[in-house]
Amino acid sequence: MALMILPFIGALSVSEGLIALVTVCLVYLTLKHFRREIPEGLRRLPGPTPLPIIGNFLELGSKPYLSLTEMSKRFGDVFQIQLGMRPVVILSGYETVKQALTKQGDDFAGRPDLYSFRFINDGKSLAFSTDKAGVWRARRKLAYSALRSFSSLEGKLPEYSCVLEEHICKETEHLIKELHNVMTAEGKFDPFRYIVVSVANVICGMCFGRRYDHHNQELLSLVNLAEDFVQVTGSGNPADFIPALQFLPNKSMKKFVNLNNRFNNFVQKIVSEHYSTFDKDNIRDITDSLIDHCEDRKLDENSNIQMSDEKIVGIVNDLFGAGFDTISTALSWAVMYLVAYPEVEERLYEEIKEKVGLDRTPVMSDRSNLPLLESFILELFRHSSYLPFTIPHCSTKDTSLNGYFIPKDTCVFVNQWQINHDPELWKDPSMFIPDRFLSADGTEVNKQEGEKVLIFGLGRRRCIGEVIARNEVFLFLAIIIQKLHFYKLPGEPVDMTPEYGLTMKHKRCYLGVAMRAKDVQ
Ligand code: HEM
Repeated sequence: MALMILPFIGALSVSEGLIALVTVCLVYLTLKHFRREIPEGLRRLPGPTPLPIIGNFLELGSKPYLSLTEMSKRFGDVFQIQLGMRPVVILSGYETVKQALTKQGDDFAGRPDLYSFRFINDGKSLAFSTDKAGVWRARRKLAYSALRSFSSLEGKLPEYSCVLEEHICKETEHLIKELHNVMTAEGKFDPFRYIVVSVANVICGMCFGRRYDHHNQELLSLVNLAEDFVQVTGSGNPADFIPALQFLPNKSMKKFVNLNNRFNNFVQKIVSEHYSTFDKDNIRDITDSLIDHCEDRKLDENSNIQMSDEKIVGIVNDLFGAGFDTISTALSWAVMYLVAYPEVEERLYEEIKEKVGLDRTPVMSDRSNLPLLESFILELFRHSSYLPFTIPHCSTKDTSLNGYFIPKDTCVFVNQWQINHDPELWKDPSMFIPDRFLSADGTEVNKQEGEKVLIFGLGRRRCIGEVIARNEVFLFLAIIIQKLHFYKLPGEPVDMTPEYGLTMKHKRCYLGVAMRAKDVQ
């Protein structure tokens, strides 16, 4: 972290540096002097002592979810760190997080005004903006109902139960062909490179009614930008907390602004095409349905919430963005775990062979019949915890938690990684054991255990794509495990170390894949 901050300081002249330093120290001391009184009966939040200017940044290190988990052992489930000028409350422990996000959900449902968030979807993001509660709720409701109705819509072909199933089955077919071609040509493949296009096509189908070829350069360059996006949006980005850094040359922020512009332009172009071909009697996809809402102003008959068309149609930007990176990262991790644990891969294949057979492709309704696969997915979410923190929250009023006072507008990080690795909740938390979620006779998933895995957040801000995501991860995996066998290549390291960000990726690598016997003609 020091290395990230020092180059910015080095860019100043000596006198500018001194003035900046004295100003920041004065502001720091003034803030310290006027820090809020604690209401009677409540306690001041514990936490590590901050340094002037940078606060506790150095202690976060390159893996904040680990350092904050360590700190929670010293300070408890609710403690405070100082990031630059800003106090940040860290929540750990399943019961504490549940209390804050569900039982006191309204108190913690806000988003902080972070510098980087202002560039996402032009500052109009549903997930990242500081929309007032009424506007955020109305947009969330609209997004949720559009997503639900377009995923459960009847498919064009009778063999599919819904449009989501149809998109996934078709995309896995394309994916399998692509993997076969690349293996024949190169003898290896990069899992993320291919999975991300397939997953992007599923959400593109629902949002925009179109799909892209695996070699479409426009889509490829866009989805590959996701890595730069998640690095800046990971909790603890220095430019969000040390205002001086916003005015100094900052390569990663420049890249971030640029990628958001490209992403917005990509979506805007498609939205404009939708406006010009819009037909009220033929609502083709989510974009059309949002345009229709604007036309009718039928957002919510009982409310007077006024919103620009941009804010309504802009929802599609959030759905597309959230819908491809999160799921492709899950599937890419899944393939890594299959390769790292070949005996689990074989058991999963045997389960599918026995319960579904090899003569038909798995479908969504097979989900309840494949408990080992369901447990594998839960363990993959738990063990990788690839969304180590939720998106940062913010207190919407003065409140308290576990007896500690938390003032209004305090930024809050929720450490999902800590909960998923808490030895109080999990036996051998660092081991990858899918069977931990199976009933004693192995025929059912233990639902109570499954609910302890935290990856979609909880309460008011809980992910609105959760149902779709769980179905999509299940069906993609069931189909590819039935048809493909993944393996490590000699001399190609399989490095499972996560790279920190909003969603944590594994290092890009090459693997081998072969068709299962029945599909080899
Ligand atoms: C495995 C896949 C996914 C995971 C792990 C995931 C996880 C999350 C998490 C942790 C949050 C933040 C919760 C919080 O701040 O407390 C979130 C929010 C959100 N997710 Fe997902 N998500 C996934 C898939 C999706 C999909 C497929 C969509 C939509 C197509 C989606 C749309 C959203 C939206 C719009 C929000 C913002 C909600 C709000 O701020 O009110 N997500 N998700």
